[in-house]
Amino acid sequence: TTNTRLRVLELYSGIGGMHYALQESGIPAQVVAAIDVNTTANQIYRHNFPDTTLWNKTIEGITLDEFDKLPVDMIVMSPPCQPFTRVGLQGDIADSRTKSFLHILHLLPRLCRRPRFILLENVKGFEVSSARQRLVETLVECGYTFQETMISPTSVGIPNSRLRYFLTAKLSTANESSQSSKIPEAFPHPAGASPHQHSVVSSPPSAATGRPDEDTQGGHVLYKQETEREAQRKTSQNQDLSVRRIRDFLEPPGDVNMEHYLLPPGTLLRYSLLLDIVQPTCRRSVCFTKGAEALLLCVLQMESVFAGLDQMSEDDKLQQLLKLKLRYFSPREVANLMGFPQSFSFPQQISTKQQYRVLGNSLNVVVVARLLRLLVS
Ligand SMILES: C[S@@+](CC[C@H](N)C(=O)[O-])C[C@H]1O[C@@H](n2cnc3c(N)ncnc32)[C@H](O)[C@@H]1O
Repeated sequence: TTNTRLRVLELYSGIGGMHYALQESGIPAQVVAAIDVNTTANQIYRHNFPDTTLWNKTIEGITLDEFDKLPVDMIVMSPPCQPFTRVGLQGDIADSRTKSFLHILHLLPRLCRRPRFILLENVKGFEVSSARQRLVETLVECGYTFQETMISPTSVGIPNSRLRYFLTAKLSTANESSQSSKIPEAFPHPAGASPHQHSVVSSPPSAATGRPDEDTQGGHVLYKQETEREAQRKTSQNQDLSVRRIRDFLEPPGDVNMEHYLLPPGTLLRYSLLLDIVQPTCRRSVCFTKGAEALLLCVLQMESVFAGLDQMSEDDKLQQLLKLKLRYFSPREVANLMGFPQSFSFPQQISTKQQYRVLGNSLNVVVVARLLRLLVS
């Protein structure tokens, strides 16, 4: 019945990755409010969750009174990550984009009813920020126990690297804190387990005994500007049989016009040696951020195409590269790799570029669903 469902507040809701993760987790829950200032993301959210209350407002503009009127059992949030990304300027709490997060930390101890559960997602780098330090202090002050982890979707068998920081917190009756000094790259143990029991495993058992794929095995030619070490990492990722193949996440051929996603000649010529190319048989892809940097290759004679490329005229080079039929993942394929259900869609007016951008800002639904189950169990 309705009143036994967890009441959830979704902050920085974007396109609703957290909402989908709640659904995927199977936990009886209801998002009582979602909040975001981005109008594009909000259009997409409304399109997919027309019955959810969505506030198109800044979080720092929401008062204690307004939060108290909601009361919620759980807060899920992915604060803006630019202040913490390694490539960014690392403005941390001095960055104005952290203001809203500090506002939440200010309100939490003052709420008339504190949520029992909190889940926060952020980029790698957050764990060493002062924002994280403030968060932890606030949680301890408010009587929460918490666990922190770094997880990539590869650990749930999805061929996409997206190492992210997660913190799950639970309001405890006893006053024990569960702060661990090292952040494990693994799912936390279900409630009750001591943080000291964490074993630091980043991936499921090695598939070294599995038979490597002939077609991804080749690798004699270092046709790209990559180090031997990178090439080896890619090869070993492709041999990890606990991770599914890229082809399981592709749109069925004929469903969409893939010509739309082919790389234009200029891009091919300029970036051919820097592209991260994967094939349908691969078991890896790079992290999607603002654009979809990961590419897909549809033919297999890659080595022969790339051989001697640097000695060719621009024209010949282009002819060779065009043979590869290199294309970008479509937004739907990116969504598939991020664990979004088939029911997720974009409203007509959202451009392809906007679709990539909002997906790049979102999260892996399957990873968060699993964390939510562990938190609530
Ligand atoms: C990392 S994204 C979160 C994405 C979301 N989890 C999803 O699945 O799409 C951060 C979101 O926070 C929003 N945001 C940033 N600052 C905000 C603020 N001060 N108030 C409300 N929303 C904000 C951005 O518009 C962006 O959609």
